[in-house]
Amino acid sequence: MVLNMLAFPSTPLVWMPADHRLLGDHDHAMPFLLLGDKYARAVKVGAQAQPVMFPLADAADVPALLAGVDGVVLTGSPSNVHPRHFGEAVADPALPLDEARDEVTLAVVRHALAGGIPLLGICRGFQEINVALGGSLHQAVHALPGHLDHREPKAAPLDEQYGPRHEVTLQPDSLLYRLAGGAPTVRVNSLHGQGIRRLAPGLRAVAHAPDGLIEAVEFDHAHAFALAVQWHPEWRCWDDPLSSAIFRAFGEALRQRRARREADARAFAAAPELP
Ligand SMILES: N[C@@H](CCC(=O)NCCCC(=O)O)C(=O)O
Repeated sequence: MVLNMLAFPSTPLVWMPADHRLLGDHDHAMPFLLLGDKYARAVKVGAQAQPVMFPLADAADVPALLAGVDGVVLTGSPSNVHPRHFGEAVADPALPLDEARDEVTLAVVRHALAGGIPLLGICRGFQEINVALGGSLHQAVHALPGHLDHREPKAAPLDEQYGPRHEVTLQPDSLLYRLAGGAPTVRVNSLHGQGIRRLAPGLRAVAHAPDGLIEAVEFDHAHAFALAVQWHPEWRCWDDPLSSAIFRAFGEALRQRRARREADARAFAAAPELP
């Protein structure tokens, strides 16, 4: 009984990946494992769940670690997915990469979707889901003829960087459309240089920017909540109706999985021991 209580704390657990970054001055930079406050806060407040991290996990650890959580949020990050994962060389060596994160998150996507574990992808996380399932990315959307510059004004205050930047058109038969209360379009923020080029098999584009760029995807054969967006609903999610609805729906999916995990553990504990 004590073990059960420990294994099932009252709030669902959400795995959030670590970013690998060097921090400190030039002579004393040290490796750190990081999670952005705004992502953790959105999970805590918007989904009523507890963020957890598994620092230094590798791809082989993923199935066992997923068995102990109720969902996954793949966060945004300044770093890019290494283009070797979609058969390309790095176009701009000045941009940051995080191959240690790629190793874990690409495995997490495949196992989470196969196992019906609720999955929410945001910005880099959205791109990771597409790459993990066999899609590819534009490495510089702003360099494509006829496309918007989707990058944030880096010198502006944060409120402006995360302010609404362009419209997206929603696919009427999608979860996202329902979460938006049936609105055909919504305005979203935009803080990315890369974007989906070839959509992975099994994913469905459910939102598009005015330049045609895919802005949200759902999984065709989802056994649970599976949504990813190129924008940032985590930014003060409690102030925006669609962002709140996304995290609330994710939270409901987490509680359903948690109830199932708990029932399975009780059934296992009640089963007679084999002679
Ligand atoms: N580097 C990729 C992904 C963009 C992204 O996730 N941005 C987030 C910035 C920081 C944050 O808010 O967490 C790209 O440029 O497309």
